[in-house]
Amino acid sequence: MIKTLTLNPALDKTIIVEDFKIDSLNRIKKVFRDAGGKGINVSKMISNLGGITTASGFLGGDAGSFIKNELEKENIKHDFIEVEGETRTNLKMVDKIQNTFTDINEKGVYVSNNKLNEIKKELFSDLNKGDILVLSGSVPDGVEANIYQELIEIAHQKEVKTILDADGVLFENALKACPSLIKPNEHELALYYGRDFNNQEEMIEAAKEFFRYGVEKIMLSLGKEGAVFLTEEEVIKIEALELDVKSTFGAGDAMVAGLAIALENNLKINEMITLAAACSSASLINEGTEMGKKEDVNNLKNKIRYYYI
Ligand SMILES: Nc1ncnc2c1ncn2[C@@H]1O[C@H](COP(=O)(O)OP(=O)(O)O)[C@@H](O)[C@H]1O
Ligand SMILES: O=P(O)(O)OC[C@H]1O[C@](O)(COP(=O)(O)O)[C@@H](O)[C@@H]1O
Repeated sequence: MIKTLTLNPALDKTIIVEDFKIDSLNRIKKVFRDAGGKGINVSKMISNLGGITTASGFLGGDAGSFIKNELEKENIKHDFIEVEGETRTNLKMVDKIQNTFTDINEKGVYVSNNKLNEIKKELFSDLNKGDILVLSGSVPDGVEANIYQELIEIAHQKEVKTILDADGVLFENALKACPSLIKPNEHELALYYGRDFNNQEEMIEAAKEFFRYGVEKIMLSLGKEGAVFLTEEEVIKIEALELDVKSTFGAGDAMVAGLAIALENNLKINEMITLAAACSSASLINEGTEMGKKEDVNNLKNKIRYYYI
């Protein structure tokens, strides 16, 4: 079973505009509303592929109810803990003329210490040896920056594998506990090292440093430049597909879902990277934060190209 933890879910409101101008009146052409937040998207993608998943985290208010309903519509098991206040709404803007994809994310609703303790207790209640726990996304106020580190340490004791997709101090701390797999993107790598990178080679060298923490697998996702998958033995470049991209929101989460399924089923590395890249690609051709459809994932798997570096 793959369990996802989204401590800071979001109702993703995607607006479609044409040639957005600041300091000016802009008209919205279309609006999409999706249940979002990194772990929730991972669960949505897994469910699209027929996998078994439970989504967990904190939800509150009308946005929280919206997310719950969406998950129920898709028959996704969930065990969210109710919090006071309103789950955030994250604004996603697609500009069809400028071909830009902009994220404007709210901070999220405060979580009390009691609620945090509740989730720490409940999270592992249905996780067994060989299961996968996906820890991803930002955390709201009230949650300590070592939360993922703490949960990964517990996961180790229970022989549950962990996937981490987070940035900043959350990422830095969690690394120390040694997650099984991480999926940094260029921004997360730059935040960690406190510098920008000039090229892919530099990023690969920087990513290799994470092996010293005992991490087994790294998927370095590079947006329209594709991705690089690393183990201590091999470095594989996965090319991006030329697609009619409708929305980039959630592409990273879809990729994490593919990695989680592969990890759970002990797929070979070539199958793992093909599935992960097909999941992200299939999500790009959907509007808003809709995850890839099974049929698209299966078709796109045949198109994924990779080579060893
Ligand atoms: N514009 C794009 N064109 C083609 N593939 C893309 C594009 N954006 C993302 N991808 C694919 O989706 C994967 C994940 O996207 P990325 O933007 O790196 O993740 P994140 O959303 O976590 O930053 C990439 O590694 C790539 O395979
Ligand atoms: O928790 P964060 O870092 O604010 O990110 C949350 C946002 O990221 C998303 O999960 C999309 O993430 P990716 O584009 O990285 O896959 C949205 O659904 C959500 O609004």
